[in-house]
Parts: sequence; structure tokens; C-alpha cells
Amino acid sequence: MISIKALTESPGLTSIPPTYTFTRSPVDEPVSDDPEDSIPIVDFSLLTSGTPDQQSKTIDQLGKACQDWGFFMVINHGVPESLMKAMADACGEFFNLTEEEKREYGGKHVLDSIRCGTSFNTSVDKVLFWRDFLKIFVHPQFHSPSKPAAFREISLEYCKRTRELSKELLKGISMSLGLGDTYIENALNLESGLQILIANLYPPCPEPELAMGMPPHSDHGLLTLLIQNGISGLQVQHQSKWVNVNYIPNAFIVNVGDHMEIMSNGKYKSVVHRVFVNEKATRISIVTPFGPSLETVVSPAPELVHRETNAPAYTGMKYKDYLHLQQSSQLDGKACLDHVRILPA
Ligand SMILES: O=C(O)CCC(=O)C(=O)O
Ligand SMILES: [Fe+2]
Repeated sequence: MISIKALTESPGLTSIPPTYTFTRSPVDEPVSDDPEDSIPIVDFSLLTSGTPDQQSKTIDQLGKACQDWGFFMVINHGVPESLMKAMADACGEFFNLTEEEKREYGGKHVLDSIRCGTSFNTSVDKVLFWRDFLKIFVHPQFHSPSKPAAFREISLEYCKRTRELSKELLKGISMSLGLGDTYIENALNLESGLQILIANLYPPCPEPELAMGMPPHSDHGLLTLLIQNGISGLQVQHQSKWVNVNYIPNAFIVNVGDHMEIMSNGKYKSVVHRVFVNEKATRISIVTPFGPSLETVVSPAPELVHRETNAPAYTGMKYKDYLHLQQSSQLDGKACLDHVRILPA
């Protein structure tokens, strides 16, 4: 399957091939034009080094952001800007390798530790997405492609720093649910939790209104951290509208995934998001989902379930089985959660 990068570099491409052409749904939600509609901002430094009062306010803010939006931006997070930039550059360089060099990582199995490809899963995608990707499992075992030369060192440091950040955020989120700060860490075995590093490449598209970078979907893990190269394109579903994510330079965009929804018994819901492409600039995003260990069977925290007032809304499933199901199916909103949802009697 030709990469979207190779396709866009073919001379004289002025329209998109039919295999990439989306028919917009007539019932698609409108895009919000209200400037007040923007995802909340959380100051990380107040969570870890604020006064007790600032810390507890930030925990409340985190809880509110998870409940109302499922998406928030994290500033003052302590991850060096130079490292974020180096990571984005290294991903750009990976995509600039020859098609032959990248083929070495064209893993067939959805749970291969390094896998590069185009669209999402070309064996099931009905229409192809205007996206190439590199997906690497970086925890509990660290993997890296051997090219470009600096990729291993940069990604090792980037993954370590984002892991520390997500661990602190998960402590705050755990407390916002009225659980102990290490509840999520212990219950979901985060010491051997899965961390993935995904680089997404969205080259310029001659007919952006007909193509889709990524279709509406939710993420499978607990929490996903995202940075981008300054080019916008991400939209989040909020109160029946699509909201453009106006990115603050050097902030992390964080979102709640399906396993947070399951663990919190639906209090913090995963949120549907999608990616648009544009005519002029190449967009790169680097996405790091954090999840339970692959062998953990995740079900709602018993502390959050009450037999009469808040019955369990999801059955337990091993994270590995969920991940396999999600990665081998078409991306379709929150359809994967239906496999574990318990419908009210
Ligand atoms: O490129 C983006 O902004 C989002 C990508 C995404 O949603 C994903 O990789 O799951
Ligand atoms: Fe996503």
C-alpha cells in the first residue's frame, strides 16, 4: 500500500484518488464558532508544587475537565521544550526515510512492537485516511527503530518524561474520583503499563474538504498525551458540536480514553475526536497513550459502584483483548466500548 507521503510527492497530484474520498454525513454536528468553547487549561506546576490549597483546587479542576470535556491542555509541565521539538523533528526524519527503509517496519500484526503504515488499518478501512503513522510500544519494554540515528535516544527520554507527567496526572485524577492518589496506579498495574508512541504524518492535501486525517474515534487507553508541530487540525466533540483545539505552543493536549471511562464506571467518559487535513502544510502529531498492563482485566472500580444507585456499567475485559479488538476493527466513534457496555435492564 502506497504511503500518503509518497502519493503526495507524486508529480502533478491535483485531486485525491476515490479511495480517499469521504462522503460527509448529512447529520454531522456543526463546528462551534463560539470563542468561549475551548478546552480547559491545567497548570501542572500547581498540582505538584503549589500550596495545599492550590493543589486541591487543581485536583478539582482536573476532575471537572475530565467530566465536562474529557480533554484538557497542560501547561508548566516541566518537559523541556527542546525535547518536545527534538521528538517532533526525529519523527519528521523518520517519515523522510526512503519507502524501502520504512518497509522494514511495515509490521502485519496489530500488536507488533514497531509498526509503520498508512491510514489506520488498511485491511478493514473502507475509505483510506490521509495519514501515515509510526506506532511503537515503548513500555514496559522499550523499542525503537534504528533509523534515524538519534531516534532511540530522543524517544527514550521523551517517553520517560511523558510517563512521569502522566503518572502525576493520574494521581490527581485518582484523587478527584475520591480514591487514594495511587489507586489507579495500583489497580491497573501501571508499573508494567502499556505506553505507546505514535507519530502521525498528515501531508498537504489537494482537496482537504474531501479527505479525512483521522475519522471520529475515542482512544483505548487511560490517558493520551499529544503534541503537534504547530499546525492545527484536531477537533473534539463537545455538547453536540465539534470544537477546534487551539493549541498553545509547548502545552500537552491530554484526553481521557476508554479505560478511564470503564474504570470510573462512566464518570469520566472518553471523548470522540477527529483530524482534518489542509492544503498547505504538513501536520505532525505525536501521541502517547498510557494504559493498564496488557494482562490486566479492567472493570469499574468497586469503590465507585453502588448496587442501587450506580450499578456497574461495563463488564471486565483484559486490556490486551480490548486493544486487539480496537486495532483490528474500523475506527468508528466509540463502537469498541459497546463490547463491554452493560445495557440498563
Ligand atoms: O493527530 C492528532 O491530532 C490526533 C491523532 C489521534 O487522535 C490518534 O492518534 O489517536
Ligand atoms: Fe485519538
